[in-house]
Amino acid sequence: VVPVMQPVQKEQKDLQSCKSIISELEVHEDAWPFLLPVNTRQFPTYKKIIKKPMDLSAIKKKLDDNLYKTREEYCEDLRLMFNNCETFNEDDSPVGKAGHNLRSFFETKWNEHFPPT
Ligand SMILES: Cn1cc(C(=O)NCCCNC(=O)c2ccc(F)cc2)ccc1=O
Repeated sequence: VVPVMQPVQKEQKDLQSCKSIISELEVHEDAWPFLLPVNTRQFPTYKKIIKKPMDLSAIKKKLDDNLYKTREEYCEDLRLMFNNCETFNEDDSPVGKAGHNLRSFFETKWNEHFPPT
């Protein structure tokens, strides 16, 4: 009989997976545009165009501060980060290409840890 996981264990397993995934993203060669918040002095129009900035350091901090109630909230922030990138950057720009590559890597990892039923 397949044991039913208690909700507490399920949350803990999800948290471990989310931590593991972001650790792999942070060392990916295409992570460089996403490691820190976009520098709004270097890119003065960014705050006007992107209403909700998001980056890997912010997601990592939210994870460590236990601010994600579910793995879906965590996934939403990662997809927000990649969507912001597509909004602000040309697809064939260095940052745009890195964003597409890292998004593809993320979605593959997500499906490995949480196979769609
Ligand atoms: C997501 N996004 C990023 C940029 C962007 O230009 N981002 C920083 C590039 C320069 N920063 C680095 O190269 C770097 C940063 C940290 C690090 F640990 C190693 C290298 C521009 C538009 C945009 O939408």
